[in-house]
Amino acid sequence: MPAPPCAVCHAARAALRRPRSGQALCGPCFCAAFEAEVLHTVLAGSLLPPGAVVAVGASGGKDSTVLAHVLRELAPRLGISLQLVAVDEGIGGYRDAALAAVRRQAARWELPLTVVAYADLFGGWTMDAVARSTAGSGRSRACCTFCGVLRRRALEEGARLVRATHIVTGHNADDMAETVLMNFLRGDTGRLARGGGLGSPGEGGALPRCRPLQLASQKEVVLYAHFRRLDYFSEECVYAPEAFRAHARDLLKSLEAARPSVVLDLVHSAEHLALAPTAQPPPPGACTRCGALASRSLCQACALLDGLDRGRPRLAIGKGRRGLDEGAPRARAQPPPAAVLPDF
Ligand SMILES: Nc1ncnc2c1ncn2[C@@H]1O[C@H](COP(=O)(O)OP(=O)(O)OP(=O)(O)O)[C@@H](O)[C@H]1O
Repeated sequence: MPAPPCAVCHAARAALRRPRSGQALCGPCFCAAFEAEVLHTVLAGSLLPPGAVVAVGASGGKDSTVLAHVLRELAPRLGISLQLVAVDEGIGGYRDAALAAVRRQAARWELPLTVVAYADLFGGWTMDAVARSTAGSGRSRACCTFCGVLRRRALEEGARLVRATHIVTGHNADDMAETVLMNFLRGDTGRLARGGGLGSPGEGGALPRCRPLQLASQKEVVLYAHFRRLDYFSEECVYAPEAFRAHARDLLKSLEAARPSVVLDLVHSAEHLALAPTAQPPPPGACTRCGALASRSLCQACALLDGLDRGRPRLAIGKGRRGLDEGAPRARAQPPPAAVLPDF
């Protein structure tokens, strides 16, 4: 049976059905609709004001590739300028190839690119070194948590280097729903409280961050990349299979089969979640070491690096940070407190 005509232009044959609405569209009309929806997200949420210098977290993967491409299309209408900022986490056999994709994008789209490396920013620590230092202890499963904390800091540093006023990342609706699900499963009320909305306004001197693709489904991101013929890097990080996120992703897929709206429902439920006062995280202050936003005496990145330097990475994040906040270094022989490192 021939494909139906495109529901928008009625001229071309439809090339896809939109996963959520079932609308049959041709490739160009789908791409135009996708871009219009991202524009609406940005304008409705006042995410990127005219004049903003926007640092795009560019990983070379599909999401940030699509984000950079869409924002480049929308930049004249939004009155913003773009800078690509890529973080080299020091993951052998993975990040080099991804960075090559980012370099090709920057050249093709004539966008300035800045690369910042963990090794330069964090006293020589690379993700491979972190993984080695935590291997054999069961803590290597937490690589994604370690990496997420350091990457957030690195992206902030890179954005400041290029004098950006805003940071954007390519998280899509599926990424956000997985995060909400993981936070629920871990009972992490602090993160649930922070997880809603399309971004953070930039408290405590941090640059405002947002996720313009947060309402776009992963399937549509892939379709957009396909119809715009975008060149991106599609391999999974070598440490990702160990992460808890992989379980959340599987669970979400089964839930989606039973209830197709579950991804957006989860994203919206996090936006509207009201926490009891006792469940709310402590008010943010400044890290005593680097001055960044922190809810304890050390920010997450400094706590993590401190733990790694002392050979006690387990103390670094989350429920096991009590010792660090007391300030006094512990003897290595002391047994670590029973703490669980959540991963992103
Ligand atoms: N190495 C990096 N350098 C710069 N930004 C990054 C890097 N890694 C991730 N990001 C930013 O964080 C977002 C989420 O990354 P993550 O790896 O969690 O998800 P993803 O769905 O695989 O994203 P992508 O497809 O863009 O790689 C990315 O879209 C990108 O904007």
